[in-house]
Amino acid sequence: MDHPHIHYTPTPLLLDNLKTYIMNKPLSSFLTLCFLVLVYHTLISNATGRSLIDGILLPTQKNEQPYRTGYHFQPPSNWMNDPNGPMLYQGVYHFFYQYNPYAATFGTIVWGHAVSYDLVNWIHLDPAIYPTQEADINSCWSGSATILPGNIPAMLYTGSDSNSRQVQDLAWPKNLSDPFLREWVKYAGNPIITPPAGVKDDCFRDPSTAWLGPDGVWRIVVGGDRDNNGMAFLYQSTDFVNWTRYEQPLASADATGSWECPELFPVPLNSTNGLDTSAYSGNVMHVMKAGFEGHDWYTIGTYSPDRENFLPQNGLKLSGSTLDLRYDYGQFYASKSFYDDSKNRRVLWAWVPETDSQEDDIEKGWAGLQSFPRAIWIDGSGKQLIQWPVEEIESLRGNEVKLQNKKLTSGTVVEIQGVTASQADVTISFKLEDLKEAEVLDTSSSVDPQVLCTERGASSKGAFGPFGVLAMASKDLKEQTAIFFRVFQNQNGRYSVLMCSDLSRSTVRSNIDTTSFGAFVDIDPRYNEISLRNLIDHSIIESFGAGGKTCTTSRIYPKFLTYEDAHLFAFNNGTQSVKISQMSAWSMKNAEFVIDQTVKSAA
Ligand SMILES: OC[C@H]1O[C@@](CO)(OC[C@@]2(OC[C@@]3(O[C@H]4O[C@H](CO)[C@@H](O)[C@H](O)[C@H]4O)O[C@H](CO)[C@@H](O)[C@@H]3O)O[C@H](CO)[C@@H](O)[C@@H]2O)[C@@H](O)[C@@H]1O
Repeated sequence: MDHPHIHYTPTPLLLDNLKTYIMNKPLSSFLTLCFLVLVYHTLISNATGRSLIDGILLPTQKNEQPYRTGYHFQPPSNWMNDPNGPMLYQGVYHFFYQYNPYAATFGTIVWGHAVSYDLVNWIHLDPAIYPTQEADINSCWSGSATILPGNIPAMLYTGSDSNSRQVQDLAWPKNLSDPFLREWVKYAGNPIITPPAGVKDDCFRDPSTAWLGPDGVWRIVVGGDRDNNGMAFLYQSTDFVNWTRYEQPLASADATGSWECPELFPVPLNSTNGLDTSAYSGNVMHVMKAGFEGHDWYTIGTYSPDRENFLPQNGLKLSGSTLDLRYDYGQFYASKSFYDDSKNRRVLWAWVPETDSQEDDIEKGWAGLQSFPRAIWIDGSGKQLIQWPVEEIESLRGNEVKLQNKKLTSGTVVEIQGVTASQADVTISFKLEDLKEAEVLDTSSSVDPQVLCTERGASSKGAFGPFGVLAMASKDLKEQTAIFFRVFQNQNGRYSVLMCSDLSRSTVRSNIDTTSFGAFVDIDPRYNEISLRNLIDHSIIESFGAGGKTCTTSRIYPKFLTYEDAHLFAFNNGTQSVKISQMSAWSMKNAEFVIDQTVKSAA
């Protein structure tokens, strides 16, 4: 198969700033422009070996591409879905992803590949794994990396074979002394695992990172289902090539449909650190995660390699109906994590799909984003995970705008000026007092937070709340995405905090999915301030409530096209006053996305 053609597209923000500058100051801008062009040309040429002229001529700039991101990972063009095989090898982060190099729609999938030294700035390489064998001739679907003894990365992935059967395949790097691991070799005996009896050929995929038990046996889970009951099939191997299925799946749940991208990994208690997937000791819990019904679900429990079982804590069953733990309550799917031993942390990635139409995607020439990498650890309570953007993101922060002890009385909307509202990192904390006026919510029967957020959006006045931020808002507020909180008390006087992403007014365009998201945040508003962080990046907002206890990721497509027209506000639409105890907002610089000089397809 030929390598796909990759176009170089320069970062949109810089070019647009240049344009505006020239228009406003035509005379004095000439010399500045020459200087900037020279600097930019030198930088880009050095980084990519390609000329800026190529970039200027490409018809992909801002007004035509208002939804491309500044610092969220995306390939230069075409379709991207799941993250695959993230890992650190010889000081280089590797990121692979499901990629259709020929169209902005799902199709024959290859493994796109990019590398980074900091998880922020990326070098695009040629696709690493693409259909060549009968065992993957229809597509190379999702899979995971395992670093074998001797520091040898091995990649397990799903091949869609010549009969569209889902089988598991093995590949490894051709040249271990190349830190970029540009070339990959497949095991000639692929497939190494085929669907078990009773499992449909198209319901068996996505091998996990392997873990090594104390008995020296490797284990993986593979997603699938039997009779629509989702499960994580467990396989064992002593040589990484020959795999035997263990009789019992490691986890399962009724009527969920096929499980996708299952993962099992350890988390140390009372620590923000991560652990290698094979780590196993007394002070460790395990996370079992699977994708189904369009969401990534997880539960925390105890894994025993001796008994070869996983027991969810509190006896909860892993199922969409009985367990409401989700990584993210918005657009966030097919996630994959890896252990970063350079910083002793576990890092999580996920596919953030488009919510516009397929026609829009074809017109844009691309579809799919990745969440910004998140560090992930277990909360002090042991009941849930915490997620937080990796600290390296702070290298992109520009000027900081601060606000302290600002009272927001009922109906206040205050603009946060001085930041690039379309590309920002905003943290804000709210302090509430005298909560006895909080709205009463009957919790005697179960309450669906997403329904609550839909029924009581940002314009629905409560007592304490809605209060929060209006992001990617037009000046006249006709377009706005509200990320907000609302505090309730129940019939027994217990308080609960609801976090919502209200997308109902995120765009005046039609054919966009503007479903709102929401979830409860496990904090007591009597004793805790309520914090919110938003990573805003053109068409994506990643929201982290209460330091990463509750997360919602939204895709937004406002119609206003000039991103200098984007505005950011804090608001309080409750009858009760709230206080912003602290707010910091930063304009975010563009991350660097360059194409490696060796990429054959761009030559
Ligand atoms: O790339 C294959 C790998 O991706 C996974 C997990 O994302 O399987 C995705 C799957 O379908 C992709 C497809 O959309 C459908 O599934 C999505 C997520 O599961 C849903 O969000 C979407 O609503 C579904 O339509 O994406 C295309 C457009 O959205 C659509 O044409 C696809 O069906 O790929 C498999 C083959 O299509 C299908 O069985 C999966 O659901 C992972 O499991 C794969 O390894």
